[in-house]
This record gives sequence, C-alpha cells and structure tokens, in this order.
Amino acid sequence: MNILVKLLKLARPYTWWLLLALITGWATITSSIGLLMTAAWLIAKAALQPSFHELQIGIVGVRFFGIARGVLRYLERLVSHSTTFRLLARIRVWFYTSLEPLAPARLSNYKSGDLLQRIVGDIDTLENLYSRVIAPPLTALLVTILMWWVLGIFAWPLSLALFCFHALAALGIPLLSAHLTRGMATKLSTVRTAQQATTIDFVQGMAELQLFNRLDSQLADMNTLKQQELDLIRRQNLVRNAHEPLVSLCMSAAVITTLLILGPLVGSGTLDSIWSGVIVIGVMASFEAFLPLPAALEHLDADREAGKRIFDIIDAEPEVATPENPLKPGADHTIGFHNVSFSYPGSRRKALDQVSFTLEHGRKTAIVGPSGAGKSTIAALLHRFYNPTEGTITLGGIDIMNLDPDDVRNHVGTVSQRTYLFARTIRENLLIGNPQADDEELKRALEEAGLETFSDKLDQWAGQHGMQLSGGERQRLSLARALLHDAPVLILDEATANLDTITEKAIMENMMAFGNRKTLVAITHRLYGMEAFDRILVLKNGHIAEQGSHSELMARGGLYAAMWNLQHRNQLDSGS
Ligand SMILES: Nc1ncnc2c1ncn2[C@@H]1O[C@H](COP(=O)(O)OP(=O)(O)OP(=O)(O)O)[C@@H](O)[C@H]1O
Repeated sequence: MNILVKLLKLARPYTWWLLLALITGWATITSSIGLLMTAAWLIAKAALQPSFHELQIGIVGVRFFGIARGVLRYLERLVSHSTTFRLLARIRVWFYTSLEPLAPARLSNYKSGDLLQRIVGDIDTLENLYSRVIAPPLTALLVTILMWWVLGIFAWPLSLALFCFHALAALGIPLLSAHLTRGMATKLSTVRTAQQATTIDFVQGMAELQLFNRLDSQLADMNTLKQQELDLIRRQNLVRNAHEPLVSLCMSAAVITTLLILGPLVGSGTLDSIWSGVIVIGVMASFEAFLPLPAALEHLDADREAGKRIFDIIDAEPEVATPENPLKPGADHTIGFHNVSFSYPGSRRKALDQVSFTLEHGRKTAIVGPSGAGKSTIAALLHRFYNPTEGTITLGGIDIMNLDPDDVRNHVGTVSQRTYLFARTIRENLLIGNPQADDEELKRALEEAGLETFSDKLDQWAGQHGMQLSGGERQRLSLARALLHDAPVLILDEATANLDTITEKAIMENMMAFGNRKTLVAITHRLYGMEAFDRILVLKNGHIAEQGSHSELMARGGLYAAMWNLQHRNQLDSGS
C-alpha cells in the first residue's frame, strides 16, 4: 500500500480536527485577501470624496476582515499544532507497541543508531506531513476556486488568466523545485542515520577507540558525515530560497496580465475604475496561498522516506505471534524439548538439531558444551524470542506456541552475561524485576546474589550501562533483579562468568538452596561445582552428545569427562 495512504490512515481519529485546521487555514487566507480588497476599495472610493454613509460598508469590511484574520490565524495555529502533536504522540505510541513483538529477532539486523533515528528523527519528520504537506495544497485550491469565482463575476478572461498563473505557481514551480531536489531527502536521511550510528559508536566505544588509538579516525568519519549533511542542506536551501522570488515573479506577471485585461474594460466603461484596483490587489493577495507549496513537495519527499523507513520495520512479520486464544499456563512448570531443531533466520546451519530433554520442576540442570554448541539458543527459544523450526517445546505439558509469550517470559527468568542495566539507580534497576518489591525484599535479593554491600546504596546511580559498577557487581545486580522477578524457572546463562571463584561458589550455593522452589538451569562452559546438579546436558554442534549426572558422565569417559579433565588439569597446572 502507498506509504502516504498508510500514514493518512493513522490520522483517521483526527479527521475532524484536521478538517477544522484546513477550514481555519482557508478562512485566514480568505480574510487576508478580503482585508486587502476592501481596503483597496475604501481608499479608491474615498479618493472620490463620497459621503461617509457610502464608505460605511468598506469600513465595516476592513474591521471585520482585520479582526477575523488575526483570530483565525491564532485558531488555525492552535488547532493544527495541537492536532499535529496529538498525532505525533499517537504515531510514537503505535510505533513502540508495534516494535515490541519484533524484538529481538527482527531488530537484530538494525544498528542502534539507525533504530534511534527511525524512532526519534523519522517520526519527528512526520510532524510536517499534515500541516505542511497535506493542508497547503488543499488551502491553495480552496482559495483559488474562490478567487476564480470572484473574478469570473467581473470578466471570465480575468478568471482564465488567474487560473494559468495559479497553475504555474501551484504546479510549475513546485515540480521544478522537486526535480532539483530529487533524492536529497533520502540522502539526507541516510547521512543522518549514519551520523547517529557513528556518534553512538563514538560515545559507547570511546574507551576502545582510545585504547586502539582510533579516536581521530572516528572523529574524522563523523566530520565527513557532518560535511555531507551540510552540503545537502546547502543545496536544499539554494533551491528553497528561490521559491519566494519565483512565486513573486509569477504574481507580477499575473498582475500585469490582469491590468492588460482590465485596461480595455475600464476604457470602455464596462468596469468601474474603482474595481480595477480592488481586483489587482485581490490577485496579488491570492498568491499568499502558493508560497508554502514548493516546500510542501520537499516535505512530501522527506515524509515519504521517513514513512517508508518506519513501515520497513513495522511491516516485518513478528518472529513470534501471540495466539488468538492463548491458553494459561498451569501450576506445573515442567519444561520439555521434544525433537527441537532450530536455525537462526537467514542461516542454513542448525543451531539446534533434534534436541530432546525434560526440565522437571525443582530440578537443577547444567547445560554445558563448547562455544557455539547451541546452549544460549535453548534459552532464546525458552523466552519465545524465536519459534523452533521443528519439534515442540512444552511448559507444563502445553505447547508454548499456544501460550502468550509474555506468560512464558513470566515463567522463565534469565540472568545472562549481557544483561542490560539501565542508567538509573540501583533501586530502579532492581524494581524492574518486581515493581512492587519493598526495601526489605530488595535487600534480601541483593544478599542472595552476594551483593549485600549494596544494601545501603539503593539510591546510588548505576551509570550508563551500569558502568559505575564492576563487571562482577553488574552481574550480581542482574541476578538480584532476576531473583526479585521470582519466575519458577531461572536460567543462569554464564551468569557467574565474571566472578572470582569464591564469589561464584557462594552464589551458586545460594542458587542451589532454592531447593524444590525453582527449576534452575545453568548454562556454562566452566565445569565447576557440577556435582551439585541433578543432571548435566552436554551439547555439541547443536545436539545432545551426552546427559547424566556428573559421576555418570565422568564414568562414561566421553566429551564431558574430556572437558572436565582438561579444565581441571589446567587449573592444577596454573596452581602448581
Ligand atoms: N542471532 C543469531 N543469528 C545467527 N546465528 C546465531 C545467532 N546467535 C547465535 N548464532 C549461531 O548459533 C550457534 C549457537 O549459538 P549459541 O549462542 O547458542 O552458542 P553457545 O553454545 O551459547 O556459545 P557460547 O558458549 O560461546 O555462548 C552459533 O553457531 C552461533 O554463531
């Protein structure tokens, strides 16, 4: 569907407000024309020194149009701006709500700077759509129809001549301007997106850029992009600044032509000479409606591009859909993988291949295996970020495809190595896990996560991405947050990887102490404390190579035993 039509559909709830803005805009310009025409009539008539009574109608007209113009202009601005902002708010909320089901699967191909530009810049661009793209041509059309009709009362050639010059101002100049600026809006949007991306890289990667001595080259890239943006804006302005003089030229030509038509009419006495001045002034004033038209085409280009970029994302089919009548998960939290295979979108390689296992409620399972074996993919499928390509995943015996993804996520909490911390206080970061938690609960969670020293720092700022904390503190804070979330299934995806051995051991003991309350799944390639798990799944190249308890797997002497021996020999070697 055409982008413009799609954008207009979003404005449907505001149709009456937009119509009101259009009518007040038209009435404002009509009042301007009316004011100038009645003033011209009054001056011309007064020169003939008539009685005051004969001037009365002109005086009333000037007063009426003068006041109406001011009041209507104010109303038009009020209505069009408040409608535009309400509409923008609606588009923004619509965009966020449509974005949510796409994360993370459909958004992983976008740079964060690009997404930011679409969320902020592109939606801001749409601010112009209704007030500067849709309304001006309609206002101009209404004004000109009125003017052709008024001039037609005096003489139809006047109407015809004005029609030709209006057409030139309404179509000729904007089309020429659109031709000269074709593609610039797209280029500008591309350059601005690249700018956002490089600026975000610059801010977030400043430490790395400093370490590798790449600050200067990153700054040079940013400068080049800024220069490109300025060049494009300069070229746009060159064309834009020619609009007004060109419309004025058109107006002058229309005035001369009007005078040429009026001359014989006045000479022959067909038309009272007073009206010639009024008509000329009316013709001049009518061109006010055409001044915004070239900019309207330019904005149309930019709005179409912004709309296209927004719909590019929103029109993507969500990877995971909520079923129409989702079932409710029951009290049984057992998770089952039944012959599950999965390939990431765009990849032909199977990240998981015919994987089957059961995570009984209250049991502790470790998923181990070499890097890239598919361990985190199991967590991603359990969070319903993706659907399995083959096989089924069940929660309490129900296929999770029949459950609301939010319900599944409420059942499965995760702490991963990459958990995001918000640039807020420790308390606010914790409350994301459970907004209702009181200070006592927050402190208990911190304690269980081995971060009791933070109990009196709840109002301390965590820094951007939690940068005011050490890597280990960040991980423990994420763990405390997940504990507050209190999901029956807790996945620790390399959650203790940044911790020293003593802290890691203490936390794992805390986690094991959950007893039958929680199902615990620890994803790790560091084989420490494995004896405490009820079962260990060993993953290799996307399939389960072995499973059993630590002692069973050691006795088997397979991949697990080899990995365990290697890691512990290394530890012994480094200890000796
Ligand atoms: N978003 C993605 N898109 C495409 N392929 C992916 C994506 N995430 C992971 N993969 C691929 O899927 C395979 C399994 O990845 P996964 O992250 O599950 O491994 P892992 O066992 O958790 O590894 P590690 O221990 O290094 O974290 C890998 O080959 C990886 O390259």
